[in-house]
Amino acid sequence: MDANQRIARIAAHLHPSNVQMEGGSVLERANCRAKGGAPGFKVAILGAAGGIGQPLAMLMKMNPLVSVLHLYDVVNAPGVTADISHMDTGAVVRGFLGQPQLDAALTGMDLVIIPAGVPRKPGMTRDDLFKINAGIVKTLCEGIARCCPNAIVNLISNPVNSTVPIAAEVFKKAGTYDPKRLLGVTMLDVVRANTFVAEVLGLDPREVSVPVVGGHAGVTILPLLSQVKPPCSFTKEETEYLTKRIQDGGTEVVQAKAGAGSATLSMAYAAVKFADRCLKGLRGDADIVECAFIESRVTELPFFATQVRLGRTGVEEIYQLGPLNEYERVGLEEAKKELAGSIEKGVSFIRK
Ligand SMILES: NC(=O)c1ccc[n+]([C@@H]2O[C@H](COP(=O)([O-])OP(=O)(O)OC[C@H]3O[C@@H](n4cnc5c(N)ncnc54)[C@H](O)[C@@H]3O)[C@@H](O)[C@H]2O)c1
Ligand SMILES: O=C(O)C[C@H](O)C(=O)O
Repeated sequence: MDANQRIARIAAHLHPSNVQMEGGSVLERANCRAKGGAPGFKVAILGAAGGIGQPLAMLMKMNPLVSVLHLYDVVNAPGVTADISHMDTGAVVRGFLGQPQLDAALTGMDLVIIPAGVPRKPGMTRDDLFKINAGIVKTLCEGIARCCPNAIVNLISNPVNSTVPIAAEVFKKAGTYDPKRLLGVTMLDVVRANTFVAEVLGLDPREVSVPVVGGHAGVTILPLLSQVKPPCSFTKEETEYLTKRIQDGGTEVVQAKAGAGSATLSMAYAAVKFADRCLKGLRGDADIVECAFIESRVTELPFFATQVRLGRTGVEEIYQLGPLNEYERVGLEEAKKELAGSIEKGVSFIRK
């Protein structure tokens, strides 16, 4: 082949319509020497071309526990896939575009992370996203039930307090529901709580651990400041400031972005931190404890976020709330009132 033919061949491969959803190179994938099944987990990201999805895909590609990374979206999946696939890390990346490719994206996955859906603009509550995101989550979870019913699901799409019950109902309807495998991601609340508490205490946030329970919206986000590690105490003013700042962390970002969306980078960081813990649990590591919004009997509500122990089968132990102070007891009652309605809204969206 002469130089011109080689250039023409390369150009043909670089034409957008030819972007290899499974990589993109001069050689066809079929002509490459096979790497052989690398050990590791297969992870799908649904909504991979979005504000969270892109940095999340990048960070998951860097995770040594991941051997295969499937990137699914209804737009721009080929571009994001081509881009991420050039990173010289172990995971093999494949892209999937649009509903007809959903099943292929999901088949064989161990972990599915869902950041698909619309984000808030200033003045909106997370519940205002229900109308659009409920249907998106329903469709994606129907795909999971069909194609990877044993996968662990990390649900990020808002309103989490309703989308997790929606997912549970979809899985129940399909006969695949395992509450141990469905986790609403509240890790960003914990990440924020660790950061803000560390600021007040003058510590490195990596040394601070704050349990955040309840749910993921406004007053349902309940940081347990009496249980911070390392043990410490706060004044009334500090407690009120920290609780409000943690509860309003999402709104703080929405307002700062002024119409350009909500938290994406800190969320991708939190999602990867959480997904990594889920994968370590699946691998059989001991003592993997994180907060998540899950089916629970810790309160009278059917779903509640608390600390859970993650293992080979997903959520293997759900921890009780532990001793609460008076401020937290009042907060808990407020949180439960709002959560009850959000959970019911999600359940009846599928049952209606
Ligand atoms: N749980 C949390 O702590 C947390 C934190 C931040 C954001 N969120 C939520 O995450 C969601 C995504 O936020 P974002 O900033 O990435 O939004 P975004 O609009 O930037 O990205 C969303 C992506 O989802 C895709 N999408 C839409 N419908 C889809 C479908 N049917 N199937 C697959 N993909 C689909 C879009 O094409 C887009 O690429 C929002 O609902 C937001 O509120 C949750
Ligand atoms: O606030 C939002 O709408 C996004 C997310 O839930 C967050 O907490 O940042």
